[in-house]
Formats: sequence, C-alpha cells, structure tokens
Amino acid sequence: MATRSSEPTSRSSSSNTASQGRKVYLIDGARTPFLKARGQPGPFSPVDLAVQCGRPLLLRQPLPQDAFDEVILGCVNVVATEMNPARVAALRLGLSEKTTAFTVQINCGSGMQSIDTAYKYIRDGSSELILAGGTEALSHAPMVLKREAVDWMAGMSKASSPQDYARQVTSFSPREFMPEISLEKGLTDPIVGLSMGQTAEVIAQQFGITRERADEYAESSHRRLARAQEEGWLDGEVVPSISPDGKLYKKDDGVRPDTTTDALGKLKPVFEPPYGQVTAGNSSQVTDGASWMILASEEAVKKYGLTPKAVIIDSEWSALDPKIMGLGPVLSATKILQRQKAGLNDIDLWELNEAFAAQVLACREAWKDAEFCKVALGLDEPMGELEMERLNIDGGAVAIGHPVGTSGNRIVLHLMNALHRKKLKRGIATECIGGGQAGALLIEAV
Ligand SMILES: CC(=O)CC(=O)SCCNC(=O)CCNC(=O)[C@H](O)C(C)(C)COP(=O)(O)OP(=O)(O)OC[C@H]1O[C@@H](n2cnc3c(N)ncnc32)[C@H](O)[C@@H]1OP(=O)(O)O
Repeated sequence: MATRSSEPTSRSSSSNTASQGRKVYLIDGARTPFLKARGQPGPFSPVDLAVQCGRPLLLRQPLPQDAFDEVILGCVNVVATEMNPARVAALRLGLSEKTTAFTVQINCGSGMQSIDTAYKYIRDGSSELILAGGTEALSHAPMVLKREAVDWMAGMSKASSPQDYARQVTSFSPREFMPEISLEKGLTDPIVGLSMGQTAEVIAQQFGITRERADEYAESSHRRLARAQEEGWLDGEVVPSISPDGKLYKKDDGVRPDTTTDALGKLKPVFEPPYGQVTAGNSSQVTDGASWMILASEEAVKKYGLTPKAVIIDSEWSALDPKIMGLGPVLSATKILQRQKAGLNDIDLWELNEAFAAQVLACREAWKDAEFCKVALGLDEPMGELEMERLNIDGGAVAIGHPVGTSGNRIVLHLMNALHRKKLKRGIATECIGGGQAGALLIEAV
C-alpha cells in the first residue's frame, strides 16, 4: 500500500525556464494512426512507424536534407535489427548522414524526453533545429527465452564429440523453449514487483476511486476520441500509414464509439481480481504507433521561413515511490504551476496521459487532497479541482492506445493542435512513468 509520506524529488527545476535561454518553437508534428496489438506482430517495426509519419511531415515542411542538427527518438522496446532506431529512422527518412541521432529510453516518458532534450539543446544554444519523436511497436516487444533454453543452446554449441551432442539433443525439452512473456515483464516494476495495472489499483484505493467513476471516465475517453475523429480534428496530426503489403491505415483503431458504462461495468478486473477497479475497458490499450515534432530556434525559424505553432515555456521531471508512479504528473505539473504562479484552471488545456482511467482520476483527487498537497507538494492549501472540460478534451490513451515510447510525444503534439483549434493559449502535457517518475511540459500557442 502506498504511503503518503513518500518524499518525491525533481530535476531541472526553476533553472530551466525559457526566460533564461533562447526561445524554442514547436513548428509542426505528425503521428501514425495508433494500431492495437492483437496478439501477433503488427505490420510495422518501431523504425517503420517512425518513417511512416516522418515522411509526410518532412514533405509538408520541406527543409534541406542537412538542416537538422539532431534527431532524437524515444523508444522503450528497441528491436535487435534496428539498434539506435533514431539513427536508422533518420537515414531512412533521407536526412543527411552528417546529422547525429540518438535514442532515449525513460519508459513512458521517452517521447516527451526527446522533446525536452531538444528544447534544452536549442534553448542553451547548441542546436537550431531538431526532429524529436517517439516510436513503439508493442506488438513486436522482444520475447525473452528462459535461462534453461539459453543453457541448452550453449550446451549444443559446446558439444565437442558425438556423445556430447547426442546427450544434449536427448535432453531437449520443448517446455523450456516457451518464451517468458516479455511485454508483461516490461510492464512490471522490477523494484516493487507490481505491474503497472497494480500500481493504478494502489492509487485508486488510496484516493477512493470507484469502478463506476473509472468506467465513466473510460466511456468519455472513447466518446471524445470518436467525436474528434468524426469532426476531422485529427486530420493532419494523424497521417496515413501503408504497410509493405499495401494495406492503408488511416485511423486509430482502438476506439470503440459504441462504448457504454453498462458494457464496461461487466468486464472483470484484470490486475487485482475479483475486487480491483482496473479492467481491459478502463486501461490504456497495448498499441503500436509513432510521433514526431519539429523544434526550432528563432534563427532557424527565420532562416527556413518556418511558421511556429507554439513555444515551450517550461518543463519539469519528478521522481517518487514506484508503487504510486501514477501520481507523478501531480508533482511535475505542480512545480511548473508554482513557477508560473498559476492555478490548475489557469491552464487552458491539459493532456494528462491516460495510463489508466483510475490513475488520471487519482491525480485529480490528489490535487484536492490537503494532506497529499502538504506532504508531497509542500503546500499549505490543496491545489483544488482540475476541471474536466480542460482535461484530455479529445480522449486519451484509454481510447487511442498507449505505445509507451510514443505517448509523451503524442500528447504534446495534440496539445499544440488543440490549443490552435480552440484559439487558446496555454497547455500542459504530463505523464506518469513506470519506475516512479513523471514529466511535464508547459507550452503556449503562437
Ligand atoms: C509504462 C510506464 O512508464 C507508465 C505507464 O504509462 S503505465 C501503463 C502502461 N501500459 C499498460 O500497463 C497497458 C495496460 N493494458 C493492458 O495491459 C491490456 O490492455 C489489458 C491486459 C488490460 C487488457 O488486454 P486484453 O485482454 O488484450 O484486452 P482486449 O482484448 O482489448 O479486451 C478484453 C475484453 O474487454 C472488452 N473490452 C475492452 N474495451 C471495451 C470497451 N470499451 N467496451 C466494451 N468492452 C470492452 C473486449 O471486447 C474484450 O472482450 P472479449 O474478451 O469478450 O473479447
């Protein structure tokens, strides 16, 4: 059970406000449709995904091949044939061989970390133009063989006589070759031994989030995404992908517009049966997808005649007990609000990544909870209630899916576009990170 006295820490605090460096603009971005992992490898590898959305983005922002100083790509599950996917993607996108590229991994924060690293490189004057993204093909998550299988193969390679060889062959046991379920392992915290879903159960219990509320939230995520798709609000942000066999993917395919709270209420708890709150219907979906954003300095904007859509104002990363990792956004976002002397509802729009419906709701409760605000945030008063009308207005990972290394990038991209569409000014994108961390970015539309 989580303790409320877990003392969080943070990095890159007030020293990283944009006022202390150069302006950093968000120019444009694009993502693939998010495709649900359906028990077998999907049509695209992590690099394929990054290339699928990178190409149309670079076509509509025609920059010279060597314009980018850096390519930074978040990816949690790198596949063995695409080591350093940032570099592989950059070259497949036709960028200059002279452009350096590196991959970042901070679990679900990876796609936001790429933006924040780019932001700081440009702000501090070491770069002018950066392509920063996130990619994840959870359907391709590497499978890990059991120790016994690896030992058996080592025995085969060491066999030096026909007798050795025969002994090794006859000791073969197919059961030992059943792979360990690696995706499940990847979504289990190695320090506290809880799956991500169990950490959501911990904070649901801590803040009294009922099954009904989690299901209502999940239903609204599907409803909001379905409306956004129907109204064309994702056009341009989501670019079509074409698989090697010529199949066209145009839309996020996890959304279920017919979702009802009645149907959700019938699903069984997955992570803490039989009494838990977290089900397949109110969890983020296991999904493949990629997203890129172009970041530029003022000089690069002038040099290439770019039209910025937003400017990055501030960023913050925090760390806390891995058991309550889902509350991380409260820590990171509050630090930004304090620096900006702003309240929750002074921010026009929020993208708080929906790892789980119960986790988003627990964050909202934490801001209202005097004791949490005092102990974890050092505040005399609670922060108050974040209005639902500002939060994940076009749905989130419950409906869209959560390709873990990508989502942090997607929420910044969508926030930028939603601020423009609604002619609003300020937005915060924030997400929890497995292992007990969280990131947040404050942007302003221009
Ligand atoms: C990692 C970090 O750094 C930080 C983080 O973000 S933590 C979050 C990381 N991500 C996760 O942990 C992933 C969480 N989600 C999961 O693991 C999986 O989605 C899950 C195990 C919860 C469910 O997986 P699944 O069983 O394959 O789901 P799925 O097959 O889609 O649905 C199961 C059932 O629910 C039903 N269902 C799902 N959504 C529904 C909806 N909206 N309405 C009605 N029914 C629904 C499905 O129809 C299905 O029913 P049947 O079995 O009758 O076909």
